[in-house]
Amino acid sequence: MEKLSIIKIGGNIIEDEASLNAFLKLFSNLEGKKILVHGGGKRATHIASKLGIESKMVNGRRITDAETLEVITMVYGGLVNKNVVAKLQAMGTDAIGLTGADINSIQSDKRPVKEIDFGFVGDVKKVANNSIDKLIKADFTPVFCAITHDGKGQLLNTNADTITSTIAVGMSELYDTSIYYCFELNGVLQDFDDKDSVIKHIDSKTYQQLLKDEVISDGMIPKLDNCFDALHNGVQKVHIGNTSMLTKENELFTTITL
Ligand SMILES: Nc1ncnc2c1ncn2[C@@H]1O[C@H](COP(=O)(O)OP(=O)(O)OP(=O)(O)O)[C@@H](O)[C@H]1O
Repeated sequence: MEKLSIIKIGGNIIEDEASLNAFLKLFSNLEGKKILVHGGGKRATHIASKLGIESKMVNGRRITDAETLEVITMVYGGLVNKNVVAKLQAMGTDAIGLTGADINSIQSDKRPVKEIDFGFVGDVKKVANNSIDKLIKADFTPVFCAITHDGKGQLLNTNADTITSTIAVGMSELYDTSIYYCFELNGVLQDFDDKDSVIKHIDSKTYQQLLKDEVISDGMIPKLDNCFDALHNGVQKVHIGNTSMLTKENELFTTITL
């Protein structure tokens, strides 16, 4: 099977122009088939506040009312996505920017209201792997933002890590698929105050121990949950680390296996 890399960049990389440019250069030069997924939460919060819209977060997740969805759509699908695509085009990568509505690539269900009403937030239901593959086979590089749709005309805000893992699961039917979650740190850290204390390998058993010992918290818990979901459903390998892990020049990153 041919290899496919699905690479996700976190908000701090997007926020910093120099980091974004450096990353996109690495991404552009990366050999083989690839897909990029980006978030943009910090930028959305910033633009929302300029518009006088307060950002409400619960458990690190954004409450997406109708007004917030408008901001998300403008910022993720417009500003961030199109800037990334334009930069990649300038670097010679034939990128195409997508939401999950484009080519019906990712359909979601609006999250049911339980204790919390998250509003227009989607949980991924279906990834159109064959449609995405048509783009890849035509030598386009898909760049997904964190928006999906319900198939009935409603856009939905969807976690970028989850989009990454579900695209990877869908594409793993067609390719030997690896995920790279890139963020500003070198990997999952044993000691958060020591940025070099990277845990090089995590499996299901060590993950339970890390949870128990409270070594990991916040966004790292759903991120690792996504990693294991992907691995349980056909993805070959998942890596978490700084963008330099893409060239393997920096040995310091975390690899997750079952
Ligand atoms: N042991 C740990 N090692 C590394 N990061 C940890 C650890 N425990 C908690 N974290 C937190 O997890 C965060 C990573 O998850 P988060 O979802 O915020 O990242 P991201 O991919 O940059 O996000 P986004 O897509 O929202 O921009 C880190 O920024 C860090 O604050």
